Amino acid sequence: QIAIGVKKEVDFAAWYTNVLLKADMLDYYSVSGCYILKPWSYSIWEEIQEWFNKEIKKLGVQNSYFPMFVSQKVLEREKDHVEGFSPEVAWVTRAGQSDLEEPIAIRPTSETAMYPYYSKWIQSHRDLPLKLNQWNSVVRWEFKNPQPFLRTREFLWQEGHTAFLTKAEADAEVREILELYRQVYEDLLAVPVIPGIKSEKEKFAGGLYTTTLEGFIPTSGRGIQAATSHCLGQNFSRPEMFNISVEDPSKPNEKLYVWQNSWGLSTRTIGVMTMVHGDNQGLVLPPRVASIQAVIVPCGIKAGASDEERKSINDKCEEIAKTLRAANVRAKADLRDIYTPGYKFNDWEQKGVPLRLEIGPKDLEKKSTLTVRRDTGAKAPLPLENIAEGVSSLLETIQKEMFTRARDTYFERIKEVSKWEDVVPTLDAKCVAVIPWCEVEACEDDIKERSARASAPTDERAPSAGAKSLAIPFDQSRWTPIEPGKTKCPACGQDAKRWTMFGRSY
Ligand SMILES: O=C1CCCN[C@@H]1CCCn1cnc2ccccc2c1=O
Repeated sequence: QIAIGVKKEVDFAAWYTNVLLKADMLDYYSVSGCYILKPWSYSIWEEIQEWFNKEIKKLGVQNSYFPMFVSQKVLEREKDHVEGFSPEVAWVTRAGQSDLEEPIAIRPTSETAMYPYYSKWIQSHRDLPLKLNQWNSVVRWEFKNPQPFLRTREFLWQEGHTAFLTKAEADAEVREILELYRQVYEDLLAVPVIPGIKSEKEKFAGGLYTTTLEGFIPTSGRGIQAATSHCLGQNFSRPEMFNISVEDPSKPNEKLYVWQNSWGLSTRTIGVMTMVHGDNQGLVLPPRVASIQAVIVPCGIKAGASDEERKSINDKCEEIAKTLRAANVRAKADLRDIYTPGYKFNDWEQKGVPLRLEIGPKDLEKKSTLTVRRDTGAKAPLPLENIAEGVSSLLETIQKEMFTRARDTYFERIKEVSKWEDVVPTLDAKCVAVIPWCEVEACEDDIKERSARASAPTDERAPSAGAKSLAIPFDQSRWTPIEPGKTKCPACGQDAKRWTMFGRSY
């Protein structure tokens, strides 16, 4: 039976929420646009936190905590940086029965909460580099259709905010962090991403440049911004902004405004993983982040079986679980006697547990178990001898093959396009068009407008239909080399600079 009640390729939005509910990852909440993260999804965020936290501490980043409240005058310090975002800012205007003198913003991001204190704390070049990170939640009161994990009014993330003496140090860290984000996606979540730089139109307006990891959701054919690492340049440290300066060690009596970065990764990670790997049986978890990697299910116990036979099989299941746990495999024996094996199979498949081990009377005799992979459904007997080794290597194989399949799909959907008339058909075929692009901002506006008009109206819940630039991949070697002065931008005919991914996106 279709466990999820609707097929992924038939109604993607309904499939997605059903998968999350049937896997018990979240529950709806009484405030719209907000969701409860239940242990089954929160444990994935914890795995990501644990790994990323260890890595940034190796880079000398320290965790800290700033208040969630930002005063209006500080938040709106620089009009242009906030103006695009101000409709999303949530404000506290009352406490109890009395109105507040001044409305207080709830942080949508923490630059304006933190940087007045960076200015206070950074007085000498010896105070640099300053590298602080926060694990917190932020609020952005979006009005577009909320989607669990992908677009919610409050979400969990980490936000790193660093300050350096030189641009070179800032440039280097931007890429170091982006590389860690790539590992979170590709090594932990088995989700392929393409690192690149954002166009001038798509970058964080308050920054100097934005580097990004571009993910891809094959079912909808849309790109998704998976993580960002911005170089802010001196935009936030200059005198009119937060005035964060030191005496230039190489030019005494001259002020040097610090070079800053800010970088963020959120619980959007969980939504992307669910969409990329999930199938019509429900969630499919990459072993690396699964809180239960292997579930052992007693089978073949006939209704009339003797108590000792039932007990011997249950004991064997528990013993196997213990052996696996001793070898750092997160294993659980499902000995609930109120459910049939078939019910348990479906239950754990919906929760995306990567591996099932079936143990019946015959298995006991043969001292073997039947393994069933969640990602491919493949079944294979495994001797109980050295079971921990066999299970561990099978889990590694699952992790690798989940990534390889997702990466092959992603790359199949990236189409090299050199003629304008092929752009919209490529998007309508749920693909990303990578074009030799001129990088002129007006051309980007034009592409968005022309591609929105030309495309078939997609279902009303889907975000905008126009094509936007997703990223300029750092690795240009996958496509035909652009010949300066010869290769032309298919949209405007001007000289092409770099291959750029265009597509519809979340
Ligand atoms: O991406 C990141 C990574 C983490 C730190 N912040 C940067 C930039 C955030 C850009 N942004 C995004 N939404 C906003 C919403 C309201 C007000 C301000 C903003 C805002 O500045």
